[in-house]
Amino acid sequence: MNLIVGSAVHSPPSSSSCANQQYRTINNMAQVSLQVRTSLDLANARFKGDTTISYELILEKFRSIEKPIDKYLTLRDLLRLAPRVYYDLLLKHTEEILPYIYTPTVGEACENYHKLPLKTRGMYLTLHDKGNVLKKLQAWPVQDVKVAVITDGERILGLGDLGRNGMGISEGKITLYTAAAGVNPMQCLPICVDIGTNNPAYLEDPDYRGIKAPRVTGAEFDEFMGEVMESLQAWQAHMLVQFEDFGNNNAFRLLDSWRHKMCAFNDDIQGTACITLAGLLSAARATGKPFNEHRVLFLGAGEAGTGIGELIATYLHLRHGMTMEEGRQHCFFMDSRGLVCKSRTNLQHHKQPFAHDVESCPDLKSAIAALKPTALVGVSTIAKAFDREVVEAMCGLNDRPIIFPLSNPTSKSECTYQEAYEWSKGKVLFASGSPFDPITDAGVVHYPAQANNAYIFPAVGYAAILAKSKEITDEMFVLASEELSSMTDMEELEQGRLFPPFQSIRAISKVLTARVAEKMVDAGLGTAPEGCNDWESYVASNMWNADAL
Ligand SMILES: NC(=O)C1=CN([C@@H]2O[C@H](COP(=O)(O)OP(=O)(O)OC[C@H]3O[C@@H](n4cnc5c(N)ncnc54)[C@H](OP(=O)(O)O)[C@@H]3O)[C@@H](O)[C@H]2O)C=CC1
Ligand SMILES: CC(=O)C(=O)O
Ligand SMILES: [Mg+2]
Repeated sequence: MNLIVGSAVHSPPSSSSCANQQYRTINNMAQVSLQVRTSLDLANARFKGDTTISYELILEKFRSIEKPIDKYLTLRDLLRLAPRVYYDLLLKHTEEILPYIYTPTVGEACENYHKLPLKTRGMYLTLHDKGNVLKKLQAWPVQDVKVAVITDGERILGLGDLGRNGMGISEGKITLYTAAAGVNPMQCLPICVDIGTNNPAYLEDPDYRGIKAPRVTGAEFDEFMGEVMESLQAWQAHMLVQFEDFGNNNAFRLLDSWRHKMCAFNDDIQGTACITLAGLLSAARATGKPFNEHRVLFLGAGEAGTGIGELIATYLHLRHGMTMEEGRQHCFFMDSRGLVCKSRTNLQHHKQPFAHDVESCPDLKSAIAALKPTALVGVSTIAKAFDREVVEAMCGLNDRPIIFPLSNPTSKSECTYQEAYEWSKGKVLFASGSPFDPITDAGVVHYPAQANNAYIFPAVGYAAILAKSKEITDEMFVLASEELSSMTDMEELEQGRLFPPFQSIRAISKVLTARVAEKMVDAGLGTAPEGCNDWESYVASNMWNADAL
């Protein structure tokens, strides 16, 4: 195959190229700072009405910065020093900028957060705040907060326990509420809860600024998180809380404790499920096989995996009349110990509903041979786990195999787009968690889909904010999946586009927000705001943009 990989416009970073980089020298820092300053001068002149300074020049400066992490830092400087330029860039060039504020670069930023010259506008809540969390919230300079993204840093992307450095992920996600859905940035609060870390390198690193003690667990964790959640509830009349990148020993329990008491959801469990169901619905259309005849094999049975499995079952229950148990029979899971099946003992709670009555399989290849899946979903954090043999085995079973390596960042992806495309001879229906470049094959461009919860949480979250919804039910996520999937036609599916391009995320979010908010009101969970006669126009006129600054 004679493939051309890459886009002519810009190259999203690959994590391998930024892995193990030495961090910026003083020289390098000065250079980046200079670049920012130049951008600022240009930007300020522009906003003071100097029409000789072009917007393109600012963008050109940004594009000339080589290392992804330096682009990340430059954007952070812009956000702090010239927010209007930052949001202008972000809103006009969302798809290009996204990899530098989000995955994969945010992963590198989090790993090294304590060594980077960063000032956060987020809030740290630490064990030392015990008993005083509400007071701390009430003393915060911004008092009208509509959404908080909160992490304890235990499972940042597929990178493990990054402790207090997890603030970077809350910041990245919160930015997307504004960029993707139009939530006023002043009403968005990133929070990092510091309850210790089990990361041995950080515990010994003199520069690490978090609590240098093992994480608190069990009742102590629940007590502190209970205080945090009750305080947030007491602080604002209505507030959306997004749980992000908690470890799976706490994430499911935390979600179950709070999802019906306030408007709280877990992005890794529910947001990921929503985007993946949307991708699977689109891919199923491309195969021509009805969705209820598909069988999904997951590598990884954690938050993302079993969250997706539950939403698939919910979809099959709501739309195909199956029981939840019958729906779950369409999903099979491999974890680090092999196939999740009935004969396994001591299974974690979230895996138990998927412990089907099948023979155990020690590895992925034997599971593919035994279960004959139509779709393979990677949520394992194991880079390269989908090798040539795995892809070829999927091709042996399916004309159009569905292969979604969803692990983030790029360095953890179960395979690349190029690998899946080549090994499947172009037959694959592909979506990854982090972005890959398009491929040109015989003059035809094929696009990898990015199945990332970033398509979903800003819109579903904004719907909950606008409708002041009491909670976000699974039905809302099913609806959002269907709506998003319906936005691509067969011609786009043939090009590999399982979703519309992220560049049009504001238009996508407008529709998703409107549909979900309307449904929340119909379901009696929320109320239509005053003056809202038509949800789409209401959402459109309530999307914040940089002109507001
Ligand atoms: N694209 C997207 O939008 C999203 C992507 N993700 C990505 O998905 C990945 C997983 O996240 P999450 O589910 O929350 O993490 P969890 O820690 O909850 O789950 C990870 C799972 O992978 C399994 N696993 C680990 N090693 C292996 C192995 N060698 N073979 C098979 N399975 C293995 C673990 O097994 P065991 O249970 O035995 O420990 C566990 O079941 C991350 O990289 C994350 O970035 C997550 C959310 C959204
Ligand atoms: C995308 C995301 O939420 C994750 O990888 O954890
Ligand atoms: Mg996450």
